[in-house]
Parts: sequence; structure tokens; C-alpha cells
Amino acid sequence: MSAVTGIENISTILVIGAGTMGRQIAMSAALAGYSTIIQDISADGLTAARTELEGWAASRVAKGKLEQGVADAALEKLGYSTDLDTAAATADFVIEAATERLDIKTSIFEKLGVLAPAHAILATNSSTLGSSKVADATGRPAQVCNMHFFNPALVMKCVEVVRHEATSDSTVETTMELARRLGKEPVLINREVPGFIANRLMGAIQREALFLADQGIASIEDIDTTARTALGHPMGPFALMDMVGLDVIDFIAQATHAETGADEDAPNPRVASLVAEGKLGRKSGVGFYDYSNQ
Ligand SMILES: NC(=O)c1ccc[n+]([C@@H]2O[C@H](COP(=O)([O-])OP(=O)(O)OC[C@H]3O[C@@H](n4cnc5c(N)ncnc54)[C@H](O)[C@@H]3O)[C@@H](O)[C@H]2O)c1
Repeated sequence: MSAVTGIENISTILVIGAGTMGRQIAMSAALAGYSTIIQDISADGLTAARTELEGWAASRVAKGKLEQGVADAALEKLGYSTDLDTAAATADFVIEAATERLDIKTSIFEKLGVLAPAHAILATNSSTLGSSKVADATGRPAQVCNMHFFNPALVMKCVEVVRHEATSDSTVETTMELARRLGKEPVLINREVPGFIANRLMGAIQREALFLADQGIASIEDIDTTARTALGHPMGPFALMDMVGLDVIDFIAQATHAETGADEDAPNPRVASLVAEGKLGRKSGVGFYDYSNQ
């Protein structure tokens, strides 16, 4: 039997990592009324997170999309800390969104197993590491799962909840319900699989798009146009890869290939050579498309 907490007993959420994902996950939790602590080893990272979230709230209020009182209440619910020991001791639910490295995550989960209250659920936002890799380090594997948000986490509705073999039903139920209370539409993945659902679907489309382009069957522009005009996608696969970052696309392919060893998961040479040339997509000004004049 797991001693996991039910949704009604969750009042304090700890988000570990104040980067791209962590800060917006934390704001989603604060907006839902939870006392939320963002913990990061970098004080500068915490300051940057605070500045971005205060700016985000002010701009939403200015556009009439968020009431001033709601924004103020959420910002008041947010605490910032470099001290994991103190932060973890009060957490009912932990969402780890630190740097994507197994050694870092293992050490965090090991500490959480000791520091967090016995009832606390310990979730990871990792895109490529299944929670089974860190579950045993906690001493409470039944209370560990992936809770995978999408970027930008304040906007995207999907949260993939991934259970590993030992994750308890109550951990899954509480995590799914928490996601709903954060205004998300969670989906459940019953078994760990590289890429979960969304990145697998995206990977399949990208693979086919790259195949068509590599074979000279159609231009990247026409493939993107087809995805938009025939399939109703908001943007084509090449534009999307440029937006995500070609280094990220290549990293995900490498991680997936390392895990599955399947030929179809091998990193694409065209993407790898663009990355080697520093052409990373929108963020570097050039990727499949040229953004230097935008
Ligand atoms: N960026 C995305 O689009 C995206 C989407 C979904 C999930 N994810 C996942 O979210 C996680 C974070 O990604 P990100 O893009 O926000 O990364 P990021 O590089 O923007 O932020 C990572 C943060 O973790 C902090 N950190 C590093 N070691 C730490 C430690 N020991 N304790 C506390 N904080 C620590 C860093 O200082 C940094 O602020 C990763 O697991 C990634 O797979 C990322």
C-alpha cells in the first residue's frame, strides 16, 4: 500500500528548476491557488524566473486577459529558494524540471526521498528520461511518475502522465487530477516508451517529411504547405523543427536512438549537419528557413 496523498491534501507544490519549463509550471500551480516554491541551484536563474513571471502577469493584465487581483494572488503564492532541504520538507507534490541529465535528476530524487514528507508524490517533467530511472533512488518508487508538460507550459493544455511498472494507481489518479486543477488536459501513458505520445507522433511526421525532402520528392516549403492546408496543422514539420530548435530535435533523436537502437529512430544527417553549422532554427536566425530578415 502506498502512503500517497490524495488530491484534497495537496496544498504546497515544489517545482525544482526555474528554467524554461519550471517557471511556467510553477506559475500554473500558483494560478490554480497552490502555494508554490520554485527551487533552483542558480540564484540568477530564480531572479530571471521572477522577472519573467512578473512581466508575464503584468502583460496579461494590461491586455485584459487576467484580473489584477488574480495575478497578484498568484504572484504572492510563489516562493523562490536555492535551499532544497527546506523547500522539500513542506512539499505535498514535487515536479522536478531541472536540467535534462540523469546524474542531476538521480541526485535530486535521492535527496527528495529523504527530505520530502512520506506522503509526497515525486514527479519528473523529463521529456526523455522515464521516471523508473530515478524511482528507486527515492525509496518510494510507487509515488514516482513522469508529469510531462509542454512548452510554453502556461499555454499548452497537454500533460502526459507516464507510469512506470511500480507507480501506484493512487499516484496516477492524484497526478492526473492535479493536472486538471492546473487547467490542463492530462493523458495517461500506461508504460514507459521513448518519446511518450506527442514526441512519437511528431517524430513520425518529421521522419516522413525529412524522407520526402531528402529524396527530392518535394520541397520543404511544399511539404509544410501540405501539412497546413491538407492536414490542418498550424505549421508544417520543418517550420516546427525550426521553432523547437534543431539542436533539441537532434538531441531527442540521439536519446531515442540510444534507447531503442532502431534504424528508424537514428538522428537525421541533414538535421545533424545543420546543427554542426550552428544553424539551429529560429533562435540562431537560420535553420531549414532563413529568419535573419524577420
Ligand atoms: N524545454 C522544453 O521544451 C521542454 C518541454 C518539456 C519538458 N522539458 C523537460 O523539462 C526539464 C527542464 O527543461 P528546461 O528546458 O526548462 O531546462 P532549462 O535549461 O531551461 O532549465 C533547467 C534549470 O534547472 C536548474 N538546475 C540544474 N541543476 C539543478 C539542481 N541540481 N537543482 C535545482 N535546479 C537545477 C538550472 O539552473 C536551470 O535553471 C528537462 O527535464 C526537460 O526534458 C523541456
